[in-house]
Amino acid sequence: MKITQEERNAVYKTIFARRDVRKEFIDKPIPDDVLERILIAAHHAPSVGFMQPWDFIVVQNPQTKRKIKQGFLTAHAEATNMFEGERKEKYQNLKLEGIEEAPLGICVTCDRSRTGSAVLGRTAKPEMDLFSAVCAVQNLWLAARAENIGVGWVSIVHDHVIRDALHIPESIDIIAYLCVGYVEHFQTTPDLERFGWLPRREAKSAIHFESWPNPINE
Ligand SMILES: Cc1cc2c(cc1C)N(C[C@H](O)[C@H](O)[C@H](O)COP(=O)(O)O)c1[nH]c(=O)[nH]c(=O)c1N2
Repeated sequence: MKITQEERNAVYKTIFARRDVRKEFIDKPIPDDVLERILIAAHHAPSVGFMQPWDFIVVQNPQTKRKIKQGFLTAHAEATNMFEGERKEKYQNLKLEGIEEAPLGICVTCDRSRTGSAVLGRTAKPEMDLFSAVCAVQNLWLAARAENIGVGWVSIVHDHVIRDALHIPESIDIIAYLCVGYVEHFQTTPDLERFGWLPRREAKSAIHFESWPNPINE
């Protein structure tokens, strides 16, 4: 099967138009069939040894979201003290989650023992199963964008909060908590760039040939 020029354009358009969404969520339900398409796209991510270590927990209950929001507030307050001066003030003013505004939360987990202890491809690099679950997050993020649905990743929450709220056993790793919903509009520039936290690096400064960039050879 060949990808046509039009389809290729749509893929690149989706990649470049994807944003981390925190405050633009609107109160419009996601139809079941749309949610299913996004989750099935996530489930078709690559995975080490084809172990498919992920699960997706869909969260709608406002009380559950409230617990996770409380966890965010705690972790956010701790984080504030890790920055200093102007940076600290800037950090405090950033909106870094949409846990209660988003109609859905989706928690992505990783069962590291899903297919036994020896996993093809994980033998020399044990973290490969965690990375596989992150690939599922990215598929979800892009599929959602193609459906004009926003996703925001919230990692400023301690695992134990999410574990308690969603009854996740200790044997399962928590990869991501995602806020998911339709949006007013998608920003064209990442919020962290718009609000002066960090700029986007030039793509060419991240791309190298043959070796790690050695300043002597540059
Ligand atoms: C692993 C991981 C974890 C987080 C994020 C991303 C990833 C990959 N991002 C989103 C992040 O800030 C965002 O992707 C970048 O700022 C780039 O913006 P766009 O995603 O291109 O809009 C994120 N954003 C936020 O507001 N709160 C958060 O806790 C996190 N955590």
